[in-house]
Amino acid sequence: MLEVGALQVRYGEAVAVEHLDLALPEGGVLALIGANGAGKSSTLAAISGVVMPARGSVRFGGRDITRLPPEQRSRLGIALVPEGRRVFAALTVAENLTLGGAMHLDRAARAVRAEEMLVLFPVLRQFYRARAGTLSGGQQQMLAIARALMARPKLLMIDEPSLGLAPKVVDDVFDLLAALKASGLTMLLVEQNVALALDLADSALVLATGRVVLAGPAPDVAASELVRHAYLGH
Ligand SMILES: Nc1ncnc2c1ncn2[C@@H]1O[C@H](COP(=O)(O)OP(=O)(O)OP(=O)(O)O)[C@@H](O)[C@H]1O
Repeated sequence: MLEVGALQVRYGEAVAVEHLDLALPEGGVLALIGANGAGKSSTLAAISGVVMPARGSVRFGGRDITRLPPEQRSRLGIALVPEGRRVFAALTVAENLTLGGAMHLDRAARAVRAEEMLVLFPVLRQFYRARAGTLSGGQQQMLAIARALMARPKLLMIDEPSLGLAPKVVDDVFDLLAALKASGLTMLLVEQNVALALDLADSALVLATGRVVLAGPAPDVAASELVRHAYLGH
């Protein structure tokens, strides 16, 4: 479904990602792990189209999308839940969901999809008319994911879903991600909580200063010396 080849992302002279290859089959979950500044968010930005790569290619569903603007990628079925959630705090939960489907669905389809989201995320029904800014961090994370799902994406990319959340809430978010995986959704996950990320994912890439230093099936990556020492504290 997604194929990234020899990706380079630069910010002026600074190289954030160098020669990155990744492949993600339909229904697969890939975890991108690595320290702060390793290039994980820049990789997601190049796939969503927010940043144009300096080199390399991005293919989605067999089509070269390297130069497509973000809104066209979104129409093709790529959704990004950005780091820090970025829900519209002054708008209600209902309005946030409506905006998530605004580009892709007509009014009737949006209502159907919003109802599906409320079944998947019961906590959002409880706060449906509340302003998103009044929700807890975990509830806002759920809303950010639900908003992205409104568009019925084929690929969901999520940047640091556990950031700033209490452990119990992190478990709830990962239970939800596991349910999405079980439903067949293809996901690309950036996550500092490496144990949880590798537990959920089928495969993983470890990035260090913009380069892939390890790639493979998630259990192999979890068992590697590098990950056991640097990320899992063994
Ligand atoms: N807009 C930008 N302008 C200049 N440099 C940037 C920009 N965004 C990121 N960088 C730099 O690119 C490198 C990779 O950053 P990136 O955010 O992709 O890493 P990351 O692995 O996602 O880290 P984090 O977990 O801290 O977000 C870092 O050195 C960062 O300082």
